[in-house]
Amino acid sequence: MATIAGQHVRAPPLTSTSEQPPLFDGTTRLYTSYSCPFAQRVWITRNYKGLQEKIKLVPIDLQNRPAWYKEKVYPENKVPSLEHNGKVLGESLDLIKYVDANFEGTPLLPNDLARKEYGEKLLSHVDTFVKDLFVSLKGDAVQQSSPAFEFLENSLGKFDDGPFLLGQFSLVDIAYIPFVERFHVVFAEVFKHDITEGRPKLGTWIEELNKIDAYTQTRVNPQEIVDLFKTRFLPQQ
Ligand SMILES: N[C@@H](CCC(=O)N[C@@H](CS)C(=O)NCC(=O)O)C(=O)O
Repeated sequence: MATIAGQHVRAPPLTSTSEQPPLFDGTTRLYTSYSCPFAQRVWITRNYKGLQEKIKLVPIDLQNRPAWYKEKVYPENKVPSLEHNGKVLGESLDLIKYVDANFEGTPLLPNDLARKEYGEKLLSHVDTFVKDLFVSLKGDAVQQSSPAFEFLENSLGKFDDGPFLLGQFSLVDIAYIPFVERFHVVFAEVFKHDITEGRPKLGTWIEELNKIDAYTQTRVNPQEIVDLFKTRFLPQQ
């Protein structure tokens, strides 16, 4: 995609009136939404592995979805989905592993057993982590979200040869960051609370992730995050 002053121009999302791109013509396609944290995981993975030319982004407007998406592409009617080798696959955690295992580029899971096992443990916890954060919004959010962020702070202390969850950058960071990005913004803006306060490792983790283009190119406009949370998850605010 063309670049203007270092900013990647995002293709406009396909809507209910857009034509369906050809299916199974040999092109690998990532059906996505720019604001979806699940889809963002696969987008970061694709970027980090340098697969911009190999995996084409197909952004979908989820508010005005093309009917062909559910009918012809992905009956689950969710994003992300990946069209590859005559199949359409879904589920972001499966997809990031799939892209890592089936495409070229820097491997995003470590080789050594201790890190691998710890990585699996963190990946199997991420759904609970995300759920706990959303549930916290229904009560005293700062207090109720604290155990989840403490969990992350403690996890970041496990390997000290790098600032990431398994030391070096991996799929595990990719699984967590889209959600931490959103809650970091919302807590600062809505609750005037910095989730990194008293959590130095979490602060450094976010800072280091923000040095990785593959991630920063996928970030959502903070105002958009706040607006979305206010209408969808914080109607009382
Ligand atoms: N478990 C799925 C969740 C995907 C998901 O919920 N995507 C949302 C957008 S963020 C979606 O497509 N929602 C549309 C719908 O549910 O109709 C994954 O990890 O990929």
